[in-house]
Amino acid sequence: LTVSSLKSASQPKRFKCVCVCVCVRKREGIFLDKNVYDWSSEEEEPDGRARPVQVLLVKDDHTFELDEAALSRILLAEEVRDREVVAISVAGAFRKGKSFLMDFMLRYMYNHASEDWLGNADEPLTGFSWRGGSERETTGIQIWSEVFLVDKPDGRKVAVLLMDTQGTFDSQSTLRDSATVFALSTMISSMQVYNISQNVQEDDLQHLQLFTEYGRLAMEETFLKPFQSMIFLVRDWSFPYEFPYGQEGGMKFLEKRLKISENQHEELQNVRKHIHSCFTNISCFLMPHPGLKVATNPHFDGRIKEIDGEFINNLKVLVPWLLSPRNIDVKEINGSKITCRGLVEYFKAYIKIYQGEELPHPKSMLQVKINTIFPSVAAAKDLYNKKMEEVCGGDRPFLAPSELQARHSVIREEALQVFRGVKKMGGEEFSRRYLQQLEGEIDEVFVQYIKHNDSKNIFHAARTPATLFVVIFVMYVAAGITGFVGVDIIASLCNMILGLALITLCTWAYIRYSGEYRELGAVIDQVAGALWDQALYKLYNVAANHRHLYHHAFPGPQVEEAAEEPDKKRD
Ligand SMILES: Nc1nc2c(ncn2[C@@H]2O[C@H](COP(=O)(O)OP(=O)(O)OP(=O)(O)O)[C@@H](O)[C@H]2O)c(=O)[nH]1
Ligand SMILES: [Mg+2]
Repeated sequence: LTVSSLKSASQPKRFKCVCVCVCVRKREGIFLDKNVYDWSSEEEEPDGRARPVQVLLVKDDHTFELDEAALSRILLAEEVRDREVVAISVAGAFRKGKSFLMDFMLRYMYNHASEDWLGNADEPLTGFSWRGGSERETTGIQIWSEVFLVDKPDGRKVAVLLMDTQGTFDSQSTLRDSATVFALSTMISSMQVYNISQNVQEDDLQHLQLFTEYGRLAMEETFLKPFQSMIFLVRDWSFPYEFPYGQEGGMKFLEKRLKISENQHEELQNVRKHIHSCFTNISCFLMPHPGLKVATNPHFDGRIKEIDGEFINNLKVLVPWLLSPRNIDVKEINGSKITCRGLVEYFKAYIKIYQGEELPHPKSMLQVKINTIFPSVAAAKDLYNKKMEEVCGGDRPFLAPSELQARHSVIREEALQVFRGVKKMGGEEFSRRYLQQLEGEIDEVFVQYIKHNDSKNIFHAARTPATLFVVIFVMYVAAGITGFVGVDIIASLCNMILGLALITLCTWAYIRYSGEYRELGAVIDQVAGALWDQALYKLYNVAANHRHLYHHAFPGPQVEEAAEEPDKKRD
């Protein structure tokens, strides 16, 4: 048996086993293991060949179903279940060569031992199903039934899982379908290859933001970045004179694309900040066009000899760069490494969230505002108003200001909780702006409630006439005394103030009665209020001084003072 005769993934497993034992195992890094999985039923897998297995189904009614049995069969096989897992996935728009690329990855995994892992130039490309044409091919999420065991340079043996996904934005899928598949594959994988065509456009970044946000909603909040490696793979790159093909050119290009600068529009900044906040590693690779035969010939079956040399040269760099034992990342969730067994559990938990009604529909950001932000703001304000009405509404009696303040604080927090409690797309930063706005609006409404409550205070209502009466009385007495003493000038000044206060009082009474000239009424209230406050303040000071003098003169009631001391300390 020669290595090349065993390269195809479609070869029976029996032969692969021989290959593994005889020639592959001795070589560095990757090797295949025939017992990596154990088919529980021969009927399900009659010839025992490795193949793509549909683990996530998107049904006709746009619901999702996880094939737990298939997933468990692959990931809970004895050899792999307790191994740390490396999950590599390819996602992106439909018909852009994702499955095609995956099959080269499979070749690498199967033939890593050979010098030329790309194999025979005449060999058709098999593995995950790929084809030409304009209609979508892959649906849901498929994983390769064979999990590869790889020795990392540090001696750890890890399990490598390859995942192919349904392309986004095909004509049969809703936005929710696309978002769910993309989000799930990003959450499950440790390395997500974002397959995009020709350039990194702003809409590619916006979609990435939308999908990762949709993923983040379903995950527990953590201080760590929720996802691991994101590799932007730009296919058909046609500007090598600006940025050369490969990883270095890609990194420089991506750096430029994801740069955040002060004078950028807020929307552009937000997308970039979001992407940086989601992934621990972001990299990029620029791939050349594979040639017209690949893109347009309906009979092309993946033979290397029909693919452009430039593409093949870069493929030889790309695939080892992604999959070499040194470069693969073990899946981590919340900072801890995940085994195949753990991955099954996470897969089950995540899919349950997407099957439920808990998550909002992933809409465009504008619709998000309309559908989730605005209703939750309205609900929060409604709750605040309703509860405050119960506390100090029109038919409620006057409430002590301190009590009002305390009740407001509690109800305000409850209202903000209503806003925070609704799951929203767009991220923390996006909704924080609306939260601040809501806080401001609630505080403004509270000022109105304070005024309303104050107006119910009988002393508050009588403050203006009382002040004016006091002024009139004081001036009357002062005018009388100064006139009697003979200081006529002061007497007439007092009389003038008295007259003025009298006119003001009449005007105020008229305004209150008729409801006209309310602005003037407000000025009179303000002046009278200020006078009242001043007088009260003075009165308080006098009283305080008097109290001091009183205690000074009669030191007897010190018991009272002593009793007050601990209170003061506590304050
Ligand atoms: N232009 C171009 N075409 C490619 C490239 N790689 C593969 N193709 C062709 O693109 C077509 C679609 O390939 P698939 O691998 O089935 O694409 P896919 O993204 O998996 O498509 P879906 O499963 O429908 O999402 C095939 O005809 C491939 O020959 C590439 O780098 N550039
Ligand atoms: Mg495909």
